[in-house]
Amino acid sequence: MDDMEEPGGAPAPLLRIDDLRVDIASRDRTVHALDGVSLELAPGEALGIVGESGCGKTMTALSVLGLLPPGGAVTGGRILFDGQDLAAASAPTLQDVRGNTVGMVFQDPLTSLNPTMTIGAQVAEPLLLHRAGIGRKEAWARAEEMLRLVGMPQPAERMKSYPHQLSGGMRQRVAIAMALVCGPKLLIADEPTTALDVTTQHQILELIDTLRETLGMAMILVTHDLGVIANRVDRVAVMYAGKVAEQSDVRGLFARPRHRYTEALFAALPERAADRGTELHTIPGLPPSLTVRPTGCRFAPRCSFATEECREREPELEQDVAEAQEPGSAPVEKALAGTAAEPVRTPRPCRRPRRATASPVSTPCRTATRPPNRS
Ligand SMILES: Nc1ncnc2c1ncn2[C@@H]1O[C@H](COP(=O)(O)OP(=O)(O)OP(=O)(O)O)[C@@H](O)[C@H]1O
Repeated sequence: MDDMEEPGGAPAPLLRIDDLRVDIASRDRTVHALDGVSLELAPGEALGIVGESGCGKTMTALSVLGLLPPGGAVTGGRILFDGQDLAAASAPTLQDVRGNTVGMVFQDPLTSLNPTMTIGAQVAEPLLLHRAGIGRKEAWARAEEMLRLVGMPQPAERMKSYPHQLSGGMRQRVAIAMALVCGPKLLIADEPTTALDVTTQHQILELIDTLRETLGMAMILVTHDLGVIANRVDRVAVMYAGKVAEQSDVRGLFARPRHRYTEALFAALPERAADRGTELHTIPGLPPSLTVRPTGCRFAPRCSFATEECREREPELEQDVAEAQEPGSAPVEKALAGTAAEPVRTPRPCRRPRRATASPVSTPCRTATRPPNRS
């Protein structure tokens, strides 16, 4: 069987990250920024990566792009994208992928745009770099067309502007145009709206949604805000302390989070507090330092439902999220409005696989359902 083929001959996903480990070493310490991250993305699919600051969302995105910070290195695992392992790829291969088959949009467009180049030259640049034989005139025309597609008013005039002459929202539109001008198979958007005001945030997210559908590309949307991914992605990976705590389709996640960390993130959503007229819940404490690898569930020290079992080993979560998707139900809207995914008050940790002898009162996270022991 071909290495890139799934068992049974099914086509491989567009992106498959297997047990990815990334360390960032400085003079006096090593941060285990990613400690066994596994994710999958089908062609055209949208995956949200959520979690608090410092949990490894950006490092996951940067690993795919081969753009780790100084001292950063992949120490294990694979990043299979479109048939090649980017974790082991050469610098020229990665350069050929970036901006070509993988587009990226970052938080602050000012850092991704060159202040000394016109907008037109910057949007045309990826074409000149990645499309052999394309002339300047054609690249310029396609750049202008791309600016029109991202909703830039008067694109022909704007081609001659410099980044400082545009508003933050317009600069982000330019960054999106640059990311998409080569027609990538995957767009990685890392907190693309964090630096923008609320109205512009909404417009940019809508724009990304529309373009994703029009162009049929896959997307990884990195955000710390569960509210941002609701209704925008197909699946969600919740990251905590360099690991994926829980992965689910978006409806299942909102209707029935399995990990206590996910529940805590929901409880901390401002929309929920506002709807219920209650105070905003916050998660006590801070994520752990990633210089040591703790045993057990990494969230256990901050989880009021944690048991001894949680402290000893990672919870194995139940897989039956599909049951949450009854026809006609609107779990995403309900969760945001605070009528689903309520924090459970009984001392139940995560949703784990149910064992024949398990007591419903003493389960921490929602762990996977195991077949009853018939012996
Ligand atoms: N340049 C760096 N040097 C050393 N450690 C870093 C560097 N950048 C990130 N880290 C560490 O890597 C870990 C993962 O960081 P990462 O930026 O991926 O988190 P994040 O979830 O994207 O957070 P944020 O939402 O704040 O961007 C953190 O412990 C962080 O301190």
